[in-house]
Amino acid sequence: MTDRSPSSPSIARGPRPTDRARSDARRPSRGTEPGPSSSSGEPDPSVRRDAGLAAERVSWGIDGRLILDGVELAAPAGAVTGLLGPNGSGKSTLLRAIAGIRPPDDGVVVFDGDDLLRTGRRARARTLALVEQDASTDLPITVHDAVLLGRIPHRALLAGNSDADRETADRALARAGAADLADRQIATLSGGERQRVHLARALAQTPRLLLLDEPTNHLDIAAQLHTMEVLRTLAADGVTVLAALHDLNLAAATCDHVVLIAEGRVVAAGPTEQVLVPEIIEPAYGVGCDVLPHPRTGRPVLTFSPAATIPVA
Ligand SMILES: Nc1ncnc2c1ncn2[C@@H]1O[C@H](COP(=O)(O)OP(=O)(O)OP(=O)(O)O)[C@@H](O)[C@H]1O
Repeated sequence: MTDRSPSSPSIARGPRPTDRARSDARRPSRGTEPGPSSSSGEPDPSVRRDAGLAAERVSWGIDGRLILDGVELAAPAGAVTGLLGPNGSGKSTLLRAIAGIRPPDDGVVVFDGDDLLRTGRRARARTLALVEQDASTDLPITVHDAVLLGRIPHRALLAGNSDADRETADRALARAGAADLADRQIATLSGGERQRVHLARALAQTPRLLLLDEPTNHLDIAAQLHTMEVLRTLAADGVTVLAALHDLNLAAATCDHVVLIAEGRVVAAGPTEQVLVPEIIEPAYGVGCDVLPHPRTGRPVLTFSPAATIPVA
């Protein structure tokens, strides 16, 4: 597996404003200078713009509130990168910004050397797929037809589905563990079943960049592990995978790298075992944290406790 990440985590420190006027966030418009710098302002020489994903100085605000504040993020090709952070830290907003669904007010998103935000919608849809959190599934169509929607960016305008499109959809359904749902009406599915179908739709899109927002939050443990294994297989095939995750132990077990954000800024990024350490996790989440090696794999296992002792009455 290709590893182009920093060998040690970059950690941003120091106070920062949380509610800054949107206009204050305005920085020079998308530049062409090479390579992003880290959130602490230090250049990150390991970040490559020609392979994988690099977000540079990405900012987005609304109602005078800065939600993303100059995010610098790298997700190497051929790896699974976990996007971590507490509730409301900006993970979904960042994924939508990268996908161009909610374009940032400022910053650049580069994928395999191309400026994604300046790429046309159709070409972008051939490049990347986004699996959104709790995406709506009220369409009166079958699961198979819903997954076939993932082929639209690859078809000629006004062309119907080809046999190859149907085969791609079948393979995507099987890979996502949803083949048995193919003939079901999508609106009748359970939360976990829908989540697998959304993954299948994204796989049918055959993206080179796969963005996922909490892809396991409705899944039982076996399905969670299956989904993460699918992501690892895709990465091994060269796909760049960036997944927002709440389960730090799932991230610890399966991600090559993690990026931790808080209040719209990257606070730490690097190899998973170097970021998922108590001195980084405790202040970010406001909890006590212990990290042990997994008895079989040696990967980190995290346990948590309330930050402050609750006084006994
Ligand atoms: N359209 C909007 N209008 C106002 N506030 C918004 C909007 N979109 C996002 N926000 C705010 O931006 C912040 C970041 O939201 P976001 O959904 O990106 O966080 P998140 O890290 O994905 O959270 P969670 O882990 O709870 O899913 C939140 O405080 C949210 O309320």
